[in-house]
Amino acid sequence: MELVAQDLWKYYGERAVVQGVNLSLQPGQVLGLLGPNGAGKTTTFGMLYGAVIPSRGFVQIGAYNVHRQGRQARQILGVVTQEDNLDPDFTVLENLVFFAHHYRITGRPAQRRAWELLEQAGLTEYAHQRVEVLSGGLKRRLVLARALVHHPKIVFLDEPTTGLDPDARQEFWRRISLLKQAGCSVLLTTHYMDEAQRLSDRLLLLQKGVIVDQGAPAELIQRIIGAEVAELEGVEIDAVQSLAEQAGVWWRRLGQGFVVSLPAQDSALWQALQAMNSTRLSRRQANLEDVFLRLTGQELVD
Ligand SMILES: Nc1ncnc2c1ncn2[C@@H]1O[C@H](COP(=O)(O)OP(=O)(O)OP(=O)(O)O)[C@@H](O)[C@H]1O
Repeated sequence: MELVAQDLWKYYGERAVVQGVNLSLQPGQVLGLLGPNGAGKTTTFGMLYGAVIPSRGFVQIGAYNVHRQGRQARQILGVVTQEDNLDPDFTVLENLVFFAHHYRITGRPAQRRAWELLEQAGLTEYAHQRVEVLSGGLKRRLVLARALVHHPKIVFLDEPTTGLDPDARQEFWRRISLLKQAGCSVLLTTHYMDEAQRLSDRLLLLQKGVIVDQGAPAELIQRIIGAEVAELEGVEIDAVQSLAEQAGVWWRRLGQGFVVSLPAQDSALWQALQAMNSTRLSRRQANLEDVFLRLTGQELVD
């Protein structure tokens, strides 16, 4: 099922926090929405699944307009928001069973589906425990399981791994890959570039409510930065600027020092940087953080 959004705008008062977003999500694709805090990811997301009414524009999922035919559209969508919003009065199993009722799945089919999801999520042993005994990572797994109760074709994940430890994040990533293998499309917001790079087939880079660029992660990095960058500290800005300008490459301030793009074939630039007497010099693969810095002048993780 294809999702298409056309010319989405959202105003809060006079302020346009989302400005003319167009996007499409193809079946089986993972689309990442990447941007710093306040870029408008959650608002865009809300408009896509019907929780936020756009000031202008529309969202179509298959044959349904998300805002005019919300009930039909929601049958196709599973949503994991930033808050856990599990019901603390119920057990792990009950949280799934009662959620299934929203989709008119009741009785034995609801029980069967709940046990199936618990098994897939590795939560069977917690079935009869209250949700508050679960760790943050297990709660996130349960929230994802709950969003899948009605076999949605499109799954929305809003910053799904914020606050999780590295192991729990890896585990969550594995589950997203499994969803994709099972033919689901996934829309993901994140401000973690490793997450975006690893999971997304295509990325939309959002800044101040505007999509500033889009593409496959590797394609964006190669097109906008190149293969590698150098990082250096303890040198004068004028010296870096003149060297980069002579070489015709991109450079920026980064933290205490500078980042300079290193074209694949240009060993002369690297040698010149080595000769600069910096207090620290290293080279590494270019990444999405560099892309964001180049496009927006803004660091992604704040
Ligand atoms: N209900 C609201 N009323 C007024 N302003 C809002 C509302 N919701 C969001 N905003 C503002 O819209 C802007 C975009 O917020 P949004 O939550 O969509 O960004 P985000 O990219 O998801 O950020 P984060 O990564 O921090 O979640 C922010 O400046 C926010 O303060």
